[in-house]
Amino acid sequence: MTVIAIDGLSKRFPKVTALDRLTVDITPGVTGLVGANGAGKSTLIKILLGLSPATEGSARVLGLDVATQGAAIRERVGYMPEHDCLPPDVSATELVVHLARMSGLPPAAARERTADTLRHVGLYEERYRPVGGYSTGMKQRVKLAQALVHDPQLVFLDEPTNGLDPVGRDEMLALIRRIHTDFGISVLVTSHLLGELERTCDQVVVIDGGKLLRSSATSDFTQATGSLAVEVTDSDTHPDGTAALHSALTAAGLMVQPSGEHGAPGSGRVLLVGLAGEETYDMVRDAVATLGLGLVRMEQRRHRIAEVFQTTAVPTAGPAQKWDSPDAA
Ligand SMILES: Nc1ncnc2c1ncn2[C@@H]1O[C@H](COP(=O)(O)OP(=O)(O)OP(=O)(O)O)[C@@H](O)[C@H]1O
Repeated sequence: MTVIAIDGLSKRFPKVTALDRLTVDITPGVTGLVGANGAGKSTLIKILLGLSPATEGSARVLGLDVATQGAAIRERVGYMPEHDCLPPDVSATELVVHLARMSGLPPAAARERTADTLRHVGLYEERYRPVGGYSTGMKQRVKLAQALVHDPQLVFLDEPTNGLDPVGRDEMLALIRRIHTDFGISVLVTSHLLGELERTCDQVVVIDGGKLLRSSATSDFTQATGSLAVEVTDSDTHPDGTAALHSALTAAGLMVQPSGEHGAPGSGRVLLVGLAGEETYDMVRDAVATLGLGLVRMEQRRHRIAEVFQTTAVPTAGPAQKWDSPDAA
């Protein structure tokens, strides 16, 4: 089943090609559209809403043609724009009720839906305060509420985590996930931070310079590798338990390397052990027991999405840090 079908879509401005023959299908669930600044994400959303014509190619949203059925698409789709666009002197309630009315809801239903939606995004207490006094995180939530208030089948969220601190970002990502799990609404969410999408999205579409780099299920990006990540405690006999285990496993003929070069917090204490089969687990367990160490964890390691791009070195992706996020390591 396809929620959005994009076929050979291009958008050319006089000086720049924002989208270049993009072809991709998006399935129900939460989909991340990721790309660096200027990759073409906002342009794609505007075309999918029927607000901006494509130069060539076609796209269908919920089976509707973006070129000829824009109004019908906007009835069924919610849109959270990227930039701050809220009038400062109205309250969240006034604004969201107004937009609900503009979407066609009768007055009582608009008020009821507004209260429900503001509660869902965590703004119920502050709903009568003027938006101008809100924090960035609260403003993002108002924008999210107005995208949801008319009970859409699909929402487009353009950079919803922009300007948020790490805690605010995590809360927003959890809210986005719940839009799908609690209400069954499909979500297309854009971000230039690859790392945050692997926790939130079922599918990830990566674009660069308006071209498709990759589209796949998040689980395909984060495939299991052929190594076991092992972490142990120290003991009185072995004040550096990690080093002792490293020596013991190497002596037992296993391939072992510290994972410190990946830069994850605490990764200096994690050993990556080449997985030769089920017996590797037994050998690690026995070595840990013989040394008298505590086993903190032993798990098959998964690639993080950002690593896939660093190691496959897609030529057009530019510098690796472009895809990094503060929490992508
Ligand atoms: N109306 C316009 N006229 C001319 N060029 C435009 C217009 N809109 C977008 N562009 C250009 O098209 C390219 C893609 O822009 P777009 O806003 O879609 O990128 P983006 O991936 O959403 O980036 P950002 O996260 O910075 O918004 C950029 O080079 C931008 O300058």
